[in-house]
Amino acid sequence: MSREPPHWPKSIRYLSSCQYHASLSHSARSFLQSDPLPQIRLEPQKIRGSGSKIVIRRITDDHHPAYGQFGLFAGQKIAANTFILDYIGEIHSDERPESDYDLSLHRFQTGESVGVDASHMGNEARFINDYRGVADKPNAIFFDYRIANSGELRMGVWSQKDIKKGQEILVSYGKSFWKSRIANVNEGLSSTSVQKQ
Ligand SMILES: C[S@@+](CC[C@H](N)C(=O)[O-])C[C@H]1O[C@@H](n2cnc3c(N)ncnc32)[C@H](O)[C@@H]1O
Repeated sequence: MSREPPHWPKSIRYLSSCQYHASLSHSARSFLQSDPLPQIRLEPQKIRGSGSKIVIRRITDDHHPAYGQFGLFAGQKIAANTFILDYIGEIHSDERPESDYDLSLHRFQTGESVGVDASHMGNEARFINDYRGVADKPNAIFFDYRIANSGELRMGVWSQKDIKKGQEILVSYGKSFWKSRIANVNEGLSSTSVQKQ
């Protein structure tokens, strides 16, 4: 069983690998779990060092737009272009416009659209905030890749520049996340998927 990190909410299931939801078609699931082009597989290097690479923290700065919520911070210096962690959650193809933790993973030509939703289960990556209102630019990016050996399609988080120990890890959710969030609030819903860049 996976060990929950400090500050992990009791209501959320902590996962160390993605769960596949029944909404996925058989063909989608086999495409996601094994790769037709094995030469593009990656084995992300784990950061070496004494401290933990990432830390979940409550945001106590009242100028931060997500004040009172949680964010993900660097527990040690993270060099530019480093794999930080995978975005883990429930891989699904049903519509989840109400989720604030749903990241688009793949869109098939058939129209089937696959997301990774960490609203009810996931890992530390679900706490990564958007850079808007916090910093001039994001310092990390969502980027999909195929893991070595199994060939499973995963959504990774990678640093785009050096991140100092204690700095918040921030990505861009994409303009569409915020546009549709405003539109959905007007229509009585909360948000739509975070887009990978
Ligand atoms: C994937 S969650 C990020 C983790 C969240 N802060 C938490 O504690 O669970 C996305 C939500 O975080 C908040 N958020 C993230 N970045 C933000 C920003 N730059 N400005 C305002 N709210 C933000 C919004 O409520 C958004 O719907």
